[in-house]
Amino acid sequence: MSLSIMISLRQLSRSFATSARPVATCSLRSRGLHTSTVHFNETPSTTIDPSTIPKTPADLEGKVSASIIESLKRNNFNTLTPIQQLSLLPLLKTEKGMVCRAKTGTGKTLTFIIPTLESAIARKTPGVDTLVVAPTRDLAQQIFEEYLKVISKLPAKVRKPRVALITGGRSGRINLRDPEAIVIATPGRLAADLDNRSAAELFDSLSFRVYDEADRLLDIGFEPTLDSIHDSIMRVRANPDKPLKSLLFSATIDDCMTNFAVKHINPKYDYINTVADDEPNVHENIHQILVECEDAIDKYQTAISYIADAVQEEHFRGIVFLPTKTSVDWLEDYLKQISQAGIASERRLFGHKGEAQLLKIHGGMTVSRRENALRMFKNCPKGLLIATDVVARGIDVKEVTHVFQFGVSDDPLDYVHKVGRTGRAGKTGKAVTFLTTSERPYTNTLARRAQVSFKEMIKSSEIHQYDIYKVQADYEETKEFMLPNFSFLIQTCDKYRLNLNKLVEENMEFFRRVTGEADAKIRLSGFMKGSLKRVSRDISDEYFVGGGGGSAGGYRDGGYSRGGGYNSGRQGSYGNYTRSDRGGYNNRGGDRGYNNRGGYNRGDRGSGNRGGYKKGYERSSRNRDDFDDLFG
Ligand SMILES: Nc1ncnc2c1ncn2[C@@H]1O[C@H](COP(=O)(O)OP(=O)(O)OP(=O)(O)O)[C@@H](O)[C@H]1O
Repeated sequence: MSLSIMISLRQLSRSFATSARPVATCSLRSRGLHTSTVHFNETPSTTIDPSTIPKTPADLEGKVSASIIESLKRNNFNTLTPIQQLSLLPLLKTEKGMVCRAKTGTGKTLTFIIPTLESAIARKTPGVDTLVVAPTRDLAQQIFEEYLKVISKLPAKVRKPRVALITGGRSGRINLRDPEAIVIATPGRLAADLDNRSAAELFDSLSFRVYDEADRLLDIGFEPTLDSIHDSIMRVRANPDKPLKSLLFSATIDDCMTNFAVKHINPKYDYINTVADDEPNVHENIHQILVECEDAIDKYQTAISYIADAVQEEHFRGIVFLPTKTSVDWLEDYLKQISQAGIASERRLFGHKGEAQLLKIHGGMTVSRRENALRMFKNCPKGLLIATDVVARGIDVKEVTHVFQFGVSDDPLDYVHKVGRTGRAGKTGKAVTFLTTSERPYTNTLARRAQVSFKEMIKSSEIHQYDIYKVQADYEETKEFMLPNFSFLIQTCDKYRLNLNKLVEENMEFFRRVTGEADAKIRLSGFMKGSLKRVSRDISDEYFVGGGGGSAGGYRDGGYSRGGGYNSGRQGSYGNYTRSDRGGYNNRGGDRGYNNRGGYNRGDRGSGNRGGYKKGYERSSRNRDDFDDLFG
């Protein structure tokens, strides 16, 4: 039987600085994996001597090469974070790999960079030594830069390992003649490259394989791709008996990850967990605020008013998370109009000298546009980034002061990662979530699944409101935001026991209010018609044409009042109708819709692997919107 060692890490993890004495006592506990434990299966021991835990890079002397210690110092990493203190020595010694869990913003990336770089520097033969797999292109790019940061500060006499970045949307390849020692990749692109036997052979003596945001990799349906990568690597392995060390990192762990670790490491894998079972998953440096709004009309007005005031504070860098690409596009345009109309300030809120940059990022943008947006967000003195889940995980931007969430997240653990974009590296930050009365049951799931408790609850009436609805949003663009938003809401209704009728009603009332079309109806087609079948006939008749409730022939959208194109004047009614039919309901450009990107197939794959059509489908729905481009 393996033993696990329970360590009280609360004090240690409370602050990023490590002056606190990390380990007071170690007591033996035989609990499951979801505890604050260091779980060493191969070297069972009942005590850890706190004096053996390294607290600064200098304490790693003799265990890590002097050149790496020098680089850490040059990078001003003067103390080690709790996860680094606890896991660096085990990671340097591990023979098969391990799982490491620590809260957001606590330095997990450097935790795997140090041992893998050590291995790459020590390597005598050509070939890839470490493979790091990340779920998004943006995160892969960030990890790449973090490696370069450490490598570039190695003393001149050291042979510097080279690093390759292999993701979709980029032309870079591993150098077949002289392979880079470290490869950072997203799964789809890597799997495609490994189909080429000579590329696969570069991995024949791989030492480390790192899965960053491991639970996310699985959550978005990458498991079959990861299995195929595994098979390609194992097929060419020069010494099949030599274990390949797999390191799994995340701030959150779910059962899928546990099963994956069993398969990809070993059934008795070691596990370092710095978050106790009963401890909130969110870092304590994050001040969580819940703003209680009446309905969607109130929510958007309150949230935009709150943001408008926050933007005008002296120090501001905020991220707004929204569930779909079209909602991101919509909010960006709407905020631009609000800024231009001078609704919340005489000066423009965005774009003018001294004011904030307004930026957006989502999976429908090209790699270079995404890189650009993130770079600008990192470098501007003040900025607001509107984003989908593509930057929910791992993305490290210094001094994000606010994270805003309009409504619920697809998964309660996503909430933890999103708020984790602030309150990083010892800094504090605010995470503000705006929920309508119908969305409120979501907080019960947050509390149960992630021990989330809001430090502050504010009623929307307590927030200074600007009359945002003086600005009318573009009808077509708002409609394109609404439909995928409904798809998203349908999924969340089941998960969080929300009332679909109320959600549809309040969102359609918002649609009417913000477009200024008091009796607008949306024409449903194909997929949406089926999805909204569960909506009551009354609601359906009130808001939809050709909807689930069986309304015959509506008159608004696609009907006479839009037929003349008086509002958008773009293509007349038939044009509107075909556009949404042909282009996929969640897209503006017509050819980026879910039908065209193979997202549905992925849903099939996901479902086959994740136990049941429903789960796979639900999860893949998000993929369709956001993660399609990773598979290229
Ligand atoms: N020992 C250290 N001293 C000072 N800063 C550090 C140290 N280790 C890491 N950092 C910095 O802390 C920040 C957060 O680190 P990192 O992005 O690795 O967090 P993380 O734990 O992976 O978070 P997430 O779960 O959100 O991915 C980065 O800016 C990183 O450079």
